Amino acid sequence: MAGTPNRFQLIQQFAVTAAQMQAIETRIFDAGMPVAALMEKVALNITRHLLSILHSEYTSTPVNLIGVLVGPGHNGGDALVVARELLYRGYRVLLYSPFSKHKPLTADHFRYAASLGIEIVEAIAQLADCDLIIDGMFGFGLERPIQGDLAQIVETVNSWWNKPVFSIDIPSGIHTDTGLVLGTAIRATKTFCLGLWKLAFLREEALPWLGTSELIDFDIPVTDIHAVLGVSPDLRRLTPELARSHLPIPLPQNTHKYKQGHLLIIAGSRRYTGAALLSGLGARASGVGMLSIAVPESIKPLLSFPLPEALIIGCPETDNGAIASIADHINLDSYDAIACGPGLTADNVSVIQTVLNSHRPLVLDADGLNLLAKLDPVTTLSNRQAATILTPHRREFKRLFPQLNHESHTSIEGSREAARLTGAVVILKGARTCIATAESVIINPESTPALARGGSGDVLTGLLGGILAIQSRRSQPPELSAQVAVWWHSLAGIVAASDRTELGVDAFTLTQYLNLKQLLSHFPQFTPNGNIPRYNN
Ligand SMILES: NC(=O)C1=CN([C@@H]2O[C@H](COP(=O)(O)OP(=O)(O)OC[C@H]3O[C@@H](n4cnc5c(N)ncnc54)[C@H](O)[C@@H]3O)[C@@H](O)[C@H]2O)[C@H](O)CC1
Ligand SMILES: [K+]
Repeated sequence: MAGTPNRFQLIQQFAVTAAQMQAIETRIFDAGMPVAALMEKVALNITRHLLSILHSEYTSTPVNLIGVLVGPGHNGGDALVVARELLYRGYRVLLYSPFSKHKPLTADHFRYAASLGIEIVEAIAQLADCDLIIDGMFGFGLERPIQGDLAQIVETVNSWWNKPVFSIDIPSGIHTDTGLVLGTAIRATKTFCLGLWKLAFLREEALPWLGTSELIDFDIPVTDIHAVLGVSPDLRRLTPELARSHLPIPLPQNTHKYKQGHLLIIAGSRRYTGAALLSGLGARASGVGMLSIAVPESIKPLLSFPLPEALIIGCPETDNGAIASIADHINLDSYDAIACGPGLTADNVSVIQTVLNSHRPLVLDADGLNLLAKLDPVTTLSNRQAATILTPHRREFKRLFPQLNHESHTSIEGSREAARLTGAVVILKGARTCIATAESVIINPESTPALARGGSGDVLTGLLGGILAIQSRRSQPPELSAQVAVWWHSLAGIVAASDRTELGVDAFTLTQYLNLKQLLSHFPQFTPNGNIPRYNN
């Protein structure tokens, strides 16, 4: 069926620690695959990928002289095989290894490279004229901070700011699991991650060192992956196939607007009218059947024109133009989902208490979260009888859960702990957004700094609320709606940034890129013949 993941798409959902990668590779070796054979296979795949990049992306700045950094372990071994293959294809190659001892297999490759006449230099400075550097110093075997002479070498390579550096498996110096810099690290232009994505690639702290990353498959049997990670790992990467599988299309032929979900957005204030409009536009894009928006009475007229299909409800307001109370005639339990918070202003806790007392799936964002933080989030949410989705960015997250560890590289663990404590779905937004439940975390590996602008969160809240309203009619778990919305929203940002640069994606423009048909057209696996597939439903 269109959209069913092939092997390469399937393995994209996994992310491993160094120990898990080691365990998977041990299974492969124990089953009989010689280490040398695997290294050869991996390095030949790297070479093929590298050559295709040189031929496609480095035509205007030709690469003829390639410097290869060789470490003491098998990362170095990979690099030596790549060096040999580049020599065979006519490149001039220089080898540099600051180590006198190497693992046996790496030492063999080093000896063979020398026997082929590949030049071995004695100092990193001798690579200064290279057109490209390949970083094979450390892979997932990095055990301790890089210091002393080794650190000097890394700093020298990083000082060649206009020279491309391609790292094998992971930039040397980056911790495979935490993504943190151990001492110092290579700032890679591109990283070829080997076999399975390492956890570091899901840590936003590592992004400045990873460069653009590509996964180099080397046919790890899925049975070995499942044997180490489990058949349903509790940490996965959000893939297009996963997100597509949760999209509520095609619709049933005999549906009607009431079956397509009714969302109530509670948002806006005289000070922040735009937030209510942006979340309304996000909800519109979701395909939700009915949309109601509760706003302070005085700003009601501002929303009716741009959102003619929405029912705009005026609420009593405070002197400074915030919602004083939910209008009496609003029955919160008559909606399929509620989204509360954008532009609300955090003056009036009673509004959030009324909303929390409802029995409907609820998205809390922005000032909805800041108001929740004034209550006891853990107790309040644990007692709530319906699904709750929180959408904090890091600062709101810290305000909500001061008891958790908030040092960098803890988003994955922190979001899962918050979900466990509250029973809510926690979307911890950032360059790598985490979608956590008490049982698992899905991380969105794709995003764009173009989304780091006021209002883009309001759009997500509306989009998410709409999907939640549609899917709650289908009894779909709320975390799946969260996955769809996060993927849809970030993809729209990525496409908008590619059309308009990263500076050109204001929140209103973002809403114009939420067209699902256009977004899905970027994935041939979903629309092989350009038509939306029709399934029996
Ligand atoms: N497992 C395999 O056969 C394959 C691995 N692949 C590649 O190999 C690396 C992992 O190899 P490994 O030898 O385990 O680790 P490294 O190459 O990263 O080298 C670590 C090596 O260096 C020593 N060391 C660690 N930290 C430091 C430090 N700060 N200063 C000095 N020395 C340090 C440590 O003792 C080790 O000896 C993997 O990333 C792949 O690139 C193949 O791709 C597949 C087969
Ligand atoms: K490396």
